[in-house]
Amino acid sequence: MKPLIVYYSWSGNTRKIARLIRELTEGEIVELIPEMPYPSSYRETTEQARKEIKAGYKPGYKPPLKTKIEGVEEYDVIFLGTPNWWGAVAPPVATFLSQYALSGKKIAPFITHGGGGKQRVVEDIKRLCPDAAVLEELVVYDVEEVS
Ligand SMILES: Cc1cc2nc3c(=O)[nH]c(=O)nc-3n(C[C@H](O)[C@H](O)[C@H](O)COP(=O)(O)O)c2cc1C
Repeated sequence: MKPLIVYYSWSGNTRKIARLIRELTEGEIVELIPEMPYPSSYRETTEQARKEIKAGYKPGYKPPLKTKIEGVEEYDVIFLGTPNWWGAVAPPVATFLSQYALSGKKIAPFITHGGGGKQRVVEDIKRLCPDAAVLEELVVYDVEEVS
């Protein structure tokens, strides 16, 4: 059974890793697109993300997704990609995790970051899908390792 590859990417690094995983696994790849895209300005995006993350991804702070994924229940393994935002999982990925039934699935996280490493990202993922088995993560530093 081929895996599902689900990711959010604001500036393209996580998308590159997602595409490499697709080449290696021949899985289905889906990019999470929020209904309201984040601003193109880095400063405004960091400000919006800070508020959402600080609020603990509560309703109203968890961006609704334009992306709808059919047949998630058919996959056993989901590669899940997120940038590190403020040490945490990116809010669109938090929306995905709380919107789909992921109980019993294997989640393989891949995380890109700007120097901070994975920080709290894996803990966030585990908290948001407590009934899934979260596998060992892949952590990629954007500047040196994404090319
Ligand atoms: C809103 C925002 C917050 C970020 N916070 C962090 C952080 O706390 N630690 C870190 O190492 N990198 C941080 N970064 C850098 C990104 O994690 C890094 O550039 C990542 O590779 C971007 O992935 P993307 O190109 O798929 O969006 C942040 C970037 C943005 C836009």
